[in-house]
Amino acid sequence: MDYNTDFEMDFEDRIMDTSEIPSDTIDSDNPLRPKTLEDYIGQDKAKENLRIFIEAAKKRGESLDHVLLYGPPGLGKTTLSGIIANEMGVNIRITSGPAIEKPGDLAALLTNLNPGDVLFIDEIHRLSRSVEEILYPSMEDFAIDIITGKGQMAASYHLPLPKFTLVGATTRAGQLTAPLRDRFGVVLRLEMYTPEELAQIITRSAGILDIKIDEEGALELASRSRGTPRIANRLLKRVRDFSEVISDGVITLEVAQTALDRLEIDELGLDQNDRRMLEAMIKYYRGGPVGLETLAAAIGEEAVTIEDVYEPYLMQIGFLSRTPRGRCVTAAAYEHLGYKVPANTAAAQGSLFD
Ligand SMILES: Nc1ncnc2c1ncn2[C@@H]1O[C@H](COP(=O)(O)OP(=O)(O)OP(=O)(O)O)[C@@H](O)[C@H]1O
Ligand SMILES: [Mg+2]
Repeated sequence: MDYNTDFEMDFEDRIMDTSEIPSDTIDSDNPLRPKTLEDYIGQDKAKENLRIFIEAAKKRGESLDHVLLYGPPGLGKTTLSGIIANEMGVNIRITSGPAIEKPGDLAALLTNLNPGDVLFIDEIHRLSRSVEEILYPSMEDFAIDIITGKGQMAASYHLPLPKFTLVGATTRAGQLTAPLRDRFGVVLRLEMYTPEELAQIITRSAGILDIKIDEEGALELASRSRGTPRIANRLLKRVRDFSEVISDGVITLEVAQTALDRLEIDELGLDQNDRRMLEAMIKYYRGGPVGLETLAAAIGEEAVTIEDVYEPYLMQIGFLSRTPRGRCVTAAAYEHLGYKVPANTAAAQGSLFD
């Protein structure tokens, strides 16, 4: 199963959603995905390391070591896996943890690879145990042992595999089993992007999509995109609609501000969902600490969505902290939402140390 991204979206979709729309190709229909390291903006540390590993592997005529990419959704893990394959000059096969149901599914994928190919497994933390068990030897020894039949009819086959590169992506490296994590030679963490980097991404995307945007407009969109390219590209397309209707089609600072205000995305990129969560914590739990499951039930959201989608950015901007006893809203978040910080709360205590 392959993925396409945000190129098409419905109006019903949550605009700040970071999830992808599954489809059949990685990017034949997403012109916004950069194809080379050169065009991949930001993530300098990961990029420079990768550049060296790729060059070294190519010089030796070997396949690239297995790579694990981790970080919050929408930061460019899928994009980077495509770039790795492209830079190595090999093919990429794309699948995901939940899509590989049985060991046989993985065996079929592996035996169909050509030497050097990249196998990209998205959401690799969701592989089943039985599948993981045949993944270990294939990563390490490039061979798998398969047992067919039962009892006296049982037979075991030793299948050599081509030397391939596994690229695994996950939003939660902590959930990988240790033996799996240890088999990746290269582990790269993707960071949230700065507004300046996102502005570059937006300007690049605008060029590709033939959207007119000036520097200030791009920076305004960037600073409301939660450090996430997928959101930046999405906001760009939405705001284009406004620019064509309410002005002459150029996204300026003013157009960007008007459009984003109408979309109820505030100056920091928070939307109704973020505000609803923070307000629930403030109103019902005195700003915390509140446990993840309790919070999830209170706002009717999945705990994993809170952890993967809401929290990374709220923690990044210092609005939320995690303590052993639960999540706490910080004084900065109280102020941003227009609440007074009550005395004797976690937020008030935290603010002493700000
Ligand atoms: N460094 C970058 N430079 C330019 N554009 C980028 C960059 N990273 C991501 N993008 C854009 O953002 C979109 C989302 O990226 P991508 O699908 O690779 O995210 P992801 O990290 O795989 O997310 P997920 O974890 O949800 O799978 C892509 O369509 C691409 O256009
Ligand atoms: Mg992806």
